[in-house]
Amino acid sequence: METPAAIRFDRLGQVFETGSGRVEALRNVSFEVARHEFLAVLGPSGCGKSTLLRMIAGLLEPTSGAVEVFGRRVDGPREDIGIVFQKPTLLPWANIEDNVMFPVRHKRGRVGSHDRDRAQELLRMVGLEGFGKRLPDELSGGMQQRVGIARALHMEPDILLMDEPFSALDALTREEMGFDLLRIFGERPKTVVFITHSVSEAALLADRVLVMTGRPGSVLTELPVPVARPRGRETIKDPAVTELAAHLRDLLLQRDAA
Ligand SMILES: Nc1ncnc2c1ncn2[C@@H]1O[C@H](COP(=O)(O)OP(=O)(O)OP(=O)(O)O)[C@@H](O)[C@H]1O
Repeated sequence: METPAAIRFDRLGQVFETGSGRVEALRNVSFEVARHEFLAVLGPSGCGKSTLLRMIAGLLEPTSGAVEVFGRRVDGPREDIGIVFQKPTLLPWANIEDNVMFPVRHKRGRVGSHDRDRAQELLRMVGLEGFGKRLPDELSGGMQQRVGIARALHMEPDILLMDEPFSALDALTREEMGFDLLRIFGERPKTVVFITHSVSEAALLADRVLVMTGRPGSVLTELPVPVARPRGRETIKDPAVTELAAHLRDLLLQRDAA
């Protein structure tokens, strides 16, 4: 039997009824994400990218069509999916280690030594070894975002959804975080859906880039990133990456002009 895709959108649509009228956010969106594929999603502001993520996570029901995760229709929030938002919203009174373990504690009511060991291992992996007993306020924005990534990975999700995770960071930190992600997913492959407004970030990180039209959002095109892994710092200068980034920029600018 054929292995099901990690994520499948089938003629998905989303319409919001609001006090000021009807907003059609997404129309007829169909695409698949393979297991352990890194998909970047680009598109104009308001084209429904975050809405797509909420539907994968089961936080929002489609008004038409369906979303499937590993061959099963999504009909509610799922624990095998981790989410990283633009801001990590850490608990200010809990130390970093407890923040990382929070979802597990919330689910089971307690944490064990295995959970603590895994939290420490993940903190090492995201470059925060030795910071476990600090409070969030003592960490920079980039470090806090790393905690958010460790927290999302602590539940060992099969799928990680990342909604503009680096957009609140300065340009250099943002670039460093990109290289960190390449290393992290090199160590621990995951199925990732990564929303970004940065064409170069998409071209550096993803296996494939999905470009969406303006609202109502639908698939404009999808482009593979023709660069082998492992990737690293030098990849950012790879002509295949810079050419793809330029092409993506043109596509988005043409859409804006239209
Ligand atoms: N709960 C809601 N109720 C009403 N309208 C909504 C709701 N959620 C999203 N929308 C509308 O749906 C459209 C898509 O929103 P969404 O946040 O998914 O876009 P986006 O592509 O992620 O935007 P951005 O790039 O600016 O973050 C927008 O017009 C937004 O105002």
